[in-house]
Amino acid sequence: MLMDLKERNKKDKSQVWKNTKFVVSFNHALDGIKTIFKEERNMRNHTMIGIIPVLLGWYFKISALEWIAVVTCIFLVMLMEFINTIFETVVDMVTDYEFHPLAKKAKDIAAGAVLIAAIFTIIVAAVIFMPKFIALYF
Ligand SMILES: Nc1ncnc2c1ncn2[C@@H]1O[C@H](COP(=O)(O)OP(=O)(O)OP(=O)(O)O)[C@@H](O)[C@H]1O
Repeated sequence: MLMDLKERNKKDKSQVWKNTKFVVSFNHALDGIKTIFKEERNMRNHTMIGIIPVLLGWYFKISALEWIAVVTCIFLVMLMEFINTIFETVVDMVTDYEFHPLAKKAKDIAAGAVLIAAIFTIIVAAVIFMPKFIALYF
């Protein structure tokens, strides 16, 4: 399968040539962002869930430092989802959707990275917002 890809890439140089123009690289990067939002349900879910702390931050008028923490966490989860999707795509390409224990290992670890980022985000959100909720209701 890899040989097929190599042969195809040799024929279609326009797709594999190193980008020399910034605008071309930028458009490819935009394509990547569009693709992940279109094809990955988890990415759309993370983005929707990311709106909650932004609304809470706006409601509670959190400080600049707290905003930095909140936004960093949201982007961290999104970046981990990008990395997870990269691994899933490359693993599927290499295995051609056949079962392989190393494919399972790579995909499970990549998914674990997203989970760790999400847990970290929940902890940071709790540290920032729990005292504000407590002050509001008690
Ligand atoms: N080629 C494979 N060989 C062995 N196990 C695999 C293979 N592909 C997937 N798996 C197992 O199935 C699980 C789900 O794989 P999949 O590619 O659907 O990822 P996912 O985490 O469900 O994707 P998404 O992030 O889109 O929800 C993986 O975590 C892994 O345990």
